[in-house]
Amino acid sequence: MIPKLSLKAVSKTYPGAEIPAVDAIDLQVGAGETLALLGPSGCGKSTTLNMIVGLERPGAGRIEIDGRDVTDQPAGQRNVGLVFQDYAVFTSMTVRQNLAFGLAVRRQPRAAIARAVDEVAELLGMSDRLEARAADLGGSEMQRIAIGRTLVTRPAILLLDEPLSNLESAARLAMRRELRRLQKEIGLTIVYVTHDQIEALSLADRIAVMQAGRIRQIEAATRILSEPAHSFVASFLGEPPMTLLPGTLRDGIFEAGALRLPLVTDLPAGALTLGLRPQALRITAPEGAALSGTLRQLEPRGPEAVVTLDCAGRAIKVVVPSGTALPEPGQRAGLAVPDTALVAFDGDTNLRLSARIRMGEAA
Ligand SMILES: Nc1ncnc2c1ncn2[C@@H]1O[C@H](COP(=O)(O)OP(=O)(O)OP(=O)(O)O)[C@@H](O)[C@H]1O
Repeated sequence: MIPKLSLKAVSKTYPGAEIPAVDAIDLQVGAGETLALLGPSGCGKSTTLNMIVGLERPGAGRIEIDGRDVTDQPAGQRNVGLVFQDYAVFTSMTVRQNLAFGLAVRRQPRAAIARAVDEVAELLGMSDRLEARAADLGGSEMQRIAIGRTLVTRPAILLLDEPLSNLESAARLAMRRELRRLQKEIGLTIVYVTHDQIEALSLADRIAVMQAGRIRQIEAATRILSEPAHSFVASFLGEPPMTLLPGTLRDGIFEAGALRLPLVTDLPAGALTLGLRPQALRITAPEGAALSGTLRQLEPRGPEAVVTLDCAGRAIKVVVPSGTALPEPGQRAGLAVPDTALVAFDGDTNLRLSARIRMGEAA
């Protein structure tokens, strides 16, 4: 099947920049799918969106919509809608005038415009607000109009660039639900840019994690937390994320600075980054534990707490149910490390290694 949107080895280097903002990315989005581009500030998310909509031209590579090469097509001909976080709503106009704007500038017949506006207003639950002045609306209504203004043009693909980041948290939750409903009702194909993992996990079918202009992993939202393919993904996702220990494996001992861990594994000796999942570790008595340290910090988070242990100079985080009996800060604690808590990444490529790995006995 032809994907709705396809990026093939797309790169972009801004004039004067030494490194590409987007570096040979491959991406496919299916019809009706929501894909989140997730990554830290400056990783190339907005540049990618701007190339899809046609505001930036790729330096190399190819962009296809419904199997057609649009790489050199002007933005106006691509039928791609883009909504930014600053909702660009005309405050001097009414809701109706705002929604009609995109079709009016395209000189559509008035009756067709009125029909499209009514349809979208109904879809957004704003039919009774059409005559209100946009200036009198709250943030989430403004953002709904911004999305509505794009929807009236019936875009083949809707691009959303951090659309909820200007809203306060209750409005953000409501808009998230609203977007989910719109996806289902009109089967929109959406590319959603965010640096917020919760937003990506709750809205997207698949998540593409970007770092330094590269896509490190594309994975189903339901799997990416448990199956990171790259150490960056492991360090960026999860609350708290995995503890990553870059080090060396030699003769069954993993060394990260002063920290030494016995490992049973068929991995070859060499550079290795060991990941420890905070949710899978357990606090135990220090005596006889293969891994132990000093309790440094306890952060309550509702039903859970995050405990930080200093293990030979490395901070290791553990999630415990709140109310768990713990040593006092400054005292020693041991860690039980089940096999499920351990993930190995190649120390050079940062890619996940599939070899079996478990903790050995304390020396
Ligand atoms: N118009 C531009 N001219 C020159 N450099 C740019 C331009 N736009 C972005 N960049 C640079 O390209 C890189 C990627 O930026 P981009 O805005 O795509 O990242 P982002 O992931 O969307 O980040 P943010 O969330 O902060 O917007 C950054 O190093 C940025 O400084």
